[in-house]
Amino acid sequence: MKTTEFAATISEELQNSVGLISDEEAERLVDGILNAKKVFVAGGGRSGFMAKAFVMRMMHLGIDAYVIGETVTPTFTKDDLLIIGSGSGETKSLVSIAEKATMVGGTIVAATIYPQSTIGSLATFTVTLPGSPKDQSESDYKTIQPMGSLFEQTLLVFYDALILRFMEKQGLDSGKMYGNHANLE
Ligand SMILES: O=C([C@H](O)CO)[C@H](O)[C@H](O)COP(=O)(O)O
Repeated sequence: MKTTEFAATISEELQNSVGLISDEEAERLVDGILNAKKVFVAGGGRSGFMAKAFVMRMMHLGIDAYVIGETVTPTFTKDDLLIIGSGSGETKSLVSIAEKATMVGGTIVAATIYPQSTIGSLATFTVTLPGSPKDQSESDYKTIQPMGSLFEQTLLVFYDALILRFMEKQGLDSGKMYGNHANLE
């Protein structure tokens, strides 16, 4: 198959998975972001790259948002929201973070393929994102892509869609957001 045909198939897979996300779950998360004092996003490996992209856009929106694990990330409190993106819902470091956040008492949201996973069970609520986990032997979900690639793409598109919904609700546009873009780069 040509590279462009692979790209077209990836795009079809992504369209199918995005079409299965619940609007109610997504809207609950948008409201959670609106009501939180600070927003923290966590993810391992490639899911963590998507977290960074999402937090950057939230910063452009003027939201007090942080990536878990960075040197400038402050204290998580009961008034804050933690979003954990994890396909498997079982990544050990993220389970520990979810357990600690549960003890603190803030709101925890798991964006995961498996709401019944350990991280999903610790969360205040979950958003289910269809896909195959990195260990594909544990799933029947069909994808031509290796490991959790489809989940990670779905996660990024979902995060970008949350940004658009937030912009719509707050009457923000790209021009206003660009004023917050880094100028020392
Ligand atoms: O980096 C990853 C890997 O390449 C899978 O495609 C994962 O994003 C990382 O291992 C985190 O896994 P999950 O918590 O299951 O998303």
